[in-house]
Amino acid sequence: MCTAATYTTKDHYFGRNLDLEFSYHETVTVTPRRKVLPMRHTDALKEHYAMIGMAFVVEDYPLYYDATNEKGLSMAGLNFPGNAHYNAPADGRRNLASFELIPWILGQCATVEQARILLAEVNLTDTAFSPQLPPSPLHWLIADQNESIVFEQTENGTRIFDNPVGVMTNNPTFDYHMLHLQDYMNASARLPENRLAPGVGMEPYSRGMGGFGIPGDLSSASRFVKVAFTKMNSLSGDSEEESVSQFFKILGSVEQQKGCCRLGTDEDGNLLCEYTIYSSCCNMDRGIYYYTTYENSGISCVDMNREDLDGDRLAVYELQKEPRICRQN
Ligand SMILES: C[C@H](CCC(=O)NCCS(=O)(=O)O)[C@H]1CC[C@H]2[C@@H]3[C@H](O)C[C@@H]4C[C@H](O)CC[C@]4(C)[C@H]3C[C@H](O)[C@]12C
Repeated sequence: MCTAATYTTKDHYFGRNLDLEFSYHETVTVTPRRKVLPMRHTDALKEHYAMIGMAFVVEDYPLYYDATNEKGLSMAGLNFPGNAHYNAPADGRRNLASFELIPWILGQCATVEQARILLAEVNLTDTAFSPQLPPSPLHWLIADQNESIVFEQTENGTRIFDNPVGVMTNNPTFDYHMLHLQDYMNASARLPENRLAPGVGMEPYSRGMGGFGIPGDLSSASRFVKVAFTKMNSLSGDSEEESVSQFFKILGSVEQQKGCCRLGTDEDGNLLCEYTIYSSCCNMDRGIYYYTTYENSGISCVDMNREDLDGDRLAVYELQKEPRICRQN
């Protein structure tokens, strides 16, 4: 499972939890403007917006999981198994392999409005990056500083949804999540009032009872509700430190601890558990990508503007996974 979110204080933030039972060799990767991005079915992007994000770099190609470009436009791919449907290349459409969608959109669009226009012509193909890396079934949260949308391609074709809550999880489709959210619209961050039995002396016996009913399990539909509640009620100072810290708290409300989502065993009998491999928070206005890993909850960051953004080579930063504990005596 995965969860992605946006958050606004003085600046704008975009990030995600990446939940999986194993890790590829992902790295924080900056793609500068002149790094040629070949496309399987359409023209290569030779000059494009620079971008920063988490990617598995294979054969010098950035396979982005999530990224933000120099204008602030941001995207995250989230698992959508059983629903994502990729086609053969089709005449008259913009045929893109699913792994090309993030660099293709972020390379060319400054805003969601511009992305909507390009997305309208897209046909995601079932093209594999390589035999070892077949297409992943995904849907995408796309956001700029002003709005969020979700892009899905199912058997019924492509759909672009307005996303007024600015959060996203996994299955099922986005319209289900928004309908399901309505079940919880009575939940509140305030203390509840007794509307059940007027005149009967009932007082809340615990703080937090206004949110009674908000689910706490790790299913995709439940995480959508939980992270929407947390994000929409979130308050923080607007300094960079307070904003980034609050963003990680929002993602923390739906993080996955090892052992709580068990998937069976591998062929050697080892227990497989899904857990939050990393959490990210990118300042969309300043191109600074902050992250934590499961092992190291201290925040690390890479600033895209410290790289040569006019260059033609990827800048790749290994994740800082060593736990850091501040000893005080
Ligand atoms: C699995 C990741 C999404 C996290 C998630 O939603 N997990 C939930 C799993 S489940 O629903 O509970 O089964 C997705 C997000 C981005 C994906 C990666 C990116 O799309 C980049 C490449 C694309 C290649 O085609 C496959 C490998 C890959 C490196 C992908 C592997 C994997 O599918 C990733 C890492």
